[in-house]
Amino acid sequence: MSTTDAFAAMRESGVVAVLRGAQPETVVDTAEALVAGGVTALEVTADTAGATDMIATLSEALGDDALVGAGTVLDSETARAAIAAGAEFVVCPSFDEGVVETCNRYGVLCAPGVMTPTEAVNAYEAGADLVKVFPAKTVGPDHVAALKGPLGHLEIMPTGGVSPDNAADYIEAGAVCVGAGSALVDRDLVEAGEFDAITERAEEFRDVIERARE
Ligand SMILES: O=C(O)C(=O)C[C@H](O)[C@H](O)COP(=O)(O)O
Repeated sequence: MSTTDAFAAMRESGVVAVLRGAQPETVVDTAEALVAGGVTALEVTADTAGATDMIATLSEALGDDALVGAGTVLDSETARAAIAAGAEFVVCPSFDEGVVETCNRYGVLCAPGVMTPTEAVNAYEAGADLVKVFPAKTVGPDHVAALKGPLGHLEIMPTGGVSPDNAADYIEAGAVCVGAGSALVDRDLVEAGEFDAITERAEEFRDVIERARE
């Protein structure tokens, strides 16, 4: 998949689900529950044991129904391993030039984590496709709107503390999509096997984002 198509798929989903601490036994049910609720872009964080295997499993299980990527990628070795397992995008909490370079080498979309205008511009100069403002909760939607003032060309995915209560504010501030972990992929629900509740959370996110885009 081209980076343009991956970007379009993230925008279309509106939410990129962050699967942190996923387990091989439940990861497919979790992902299918998200997809059923309209969230069709999801990342498995690389700090989870067996993350690359789960990326491969999800890519196979979901096929064209979803975009599967890797999150919490801190170095180019991890980026390469995730890409080899089938990751179609790479998300990072921080900005590392080597990660962006590796992603571009293999034609995979990269969203480094940034907070300041300087970091955002440096990430774009290095070849980032969009930037993840992280941790979004410490700066809020105003920060996204302020960055978009002089840097209107930036595509921004705020992540960290995003919930159905504030997702619309980020979209209205100019975010292309949001990243959501705990408010969407609630570990208690996963452990209890309550996948329908995850589908409902996904639908809730999708509804507020669609309305904010109207
Ligand atoms: O490291 C990454 O690549 C991340 O995506 C960082 C966090 O896992 C997200 O910020 C999720 O945060 P919550 O939505 O507040 O649970």
